[in-house]
Amino acid sequence: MSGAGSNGSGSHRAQVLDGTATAKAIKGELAERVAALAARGVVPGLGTALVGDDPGSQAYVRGKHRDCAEVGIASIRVDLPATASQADIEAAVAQLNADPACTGFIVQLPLPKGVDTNRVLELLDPAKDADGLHPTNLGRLVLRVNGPIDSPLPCTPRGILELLVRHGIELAGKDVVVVGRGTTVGRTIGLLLTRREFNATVTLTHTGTEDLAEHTRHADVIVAAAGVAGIITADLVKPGAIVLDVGVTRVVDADTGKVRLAGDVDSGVAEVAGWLSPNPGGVGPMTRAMLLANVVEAAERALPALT
Ligand SMILES: Nc1nc(=O)c2c([nH]1)NC[C@@H]1CN(c3ccc(C(=O)N[C@@H](CCC(=O)O)C(=O)O)cc3)C=[N+]21
Repeated sequence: MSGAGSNGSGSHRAQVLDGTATAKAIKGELAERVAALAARGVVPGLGTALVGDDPGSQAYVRGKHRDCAEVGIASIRVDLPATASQADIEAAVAQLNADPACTGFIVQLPLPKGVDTNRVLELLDPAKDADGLHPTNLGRLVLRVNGPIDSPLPCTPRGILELLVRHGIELAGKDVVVVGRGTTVGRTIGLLLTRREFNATVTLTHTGTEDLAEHTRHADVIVAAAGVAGIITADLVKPGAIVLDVGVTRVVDADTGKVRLAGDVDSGVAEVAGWLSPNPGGVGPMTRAMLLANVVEAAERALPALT
C-alpha cells in the first residue's frame, strides 16, 4: 500500500474518497433497478416539498430532480411561498402521501422560522419517507440490530457508509469521532455505527464539548458534520486517519469577496489524513445518490410479491 503513510518529505496527500465517481456507479445500478420496476409497470416517483426561496435549497431541489431524470425516476414538485403556513405545509405533505405517482418524497429542510418541523415530519407516510427522518424510521434505525435494510436510512449517514464500503474501508472495532449532533447527520450516523453490523466505537462530540482536539486526535475516523467552516484543522487529526467532510457553510472569501461553499475540514488535513472525502465531490453526491436509492427501494418494497 502506498499513499496512506507519510513519506517524510512533507509531500504526503491523503487518498481521495471519491463521492462523484461512486455516486455515478450507484446511479448506474439504480437505473437498472428502475428498468426492472418499469418492466413490472411501476415507475418510481420522487416528490419534493420546498418552502420559500432560499437559493441554496432551490439549487439542492433542482439537483435532486436532475438526478431523478438520469435514472428514470419521475419528479413531482410542490413549491410553496415563504409565507406558507404550518397548515399549508401539512396540506402539501398530505397531498404527496395520497399521490400514487409519488413513491417517496422529502420535505426540504430547513423550513422557515416558526414552522414546527417535527410536526411536519410526523405526518409523512413512513413508507414514503425518502429521507428516513420520520420517527418510525428513526426508531427502526435504533432498533435494528442486524438484518437487511428494510426501512429507509437517512441519506447522508447511508451515503458515508456506502462511500467507505466501496473504497474497501471497514469500521468494525475502529474509534470514530463524530463532530456535530444534528438529526440528519451526526446523531444518526452515531447510532447507526454502534449497531452490531458496523461495530464501531463512537464518540459523539458537539459545540458543548470542552476539548474537541482531545477526542479527534485519537480517532481512526472523523465525521465532520458541525457546519463550522474549517473546524477540523491538521493538528486535530491523527496521521493516517480517515476524514469525512460533511459540513457545508456559505462563507465570503476574504480575497475575492465572493460567496463560496466551505466544508468543516481545513485544506491542511490532506497532508495528515490517510483518506479524505473532498468537499465538494465527496459526501454531497453520495447523499443525493442515497435519496434515489431510498425512492427505488420504497417502490420495490411496495411491489406485490412474485408468486
Ligand atoms: N429534507 C432534506 N434532505 C436533505 O438531504 C437535505 C436537506 N433537506 N436540506 C439541505 C441538506 C444539504 N444537502 C446536500 C445534498 C447534496 C449536496 C451536493 O451534492 N453538493 C455538491 C456540490 C454542490 C454545489 O457546488 O452547490 C458536492 O458536495 O459535490 C449538498 C448538500 C441535502 N440536504
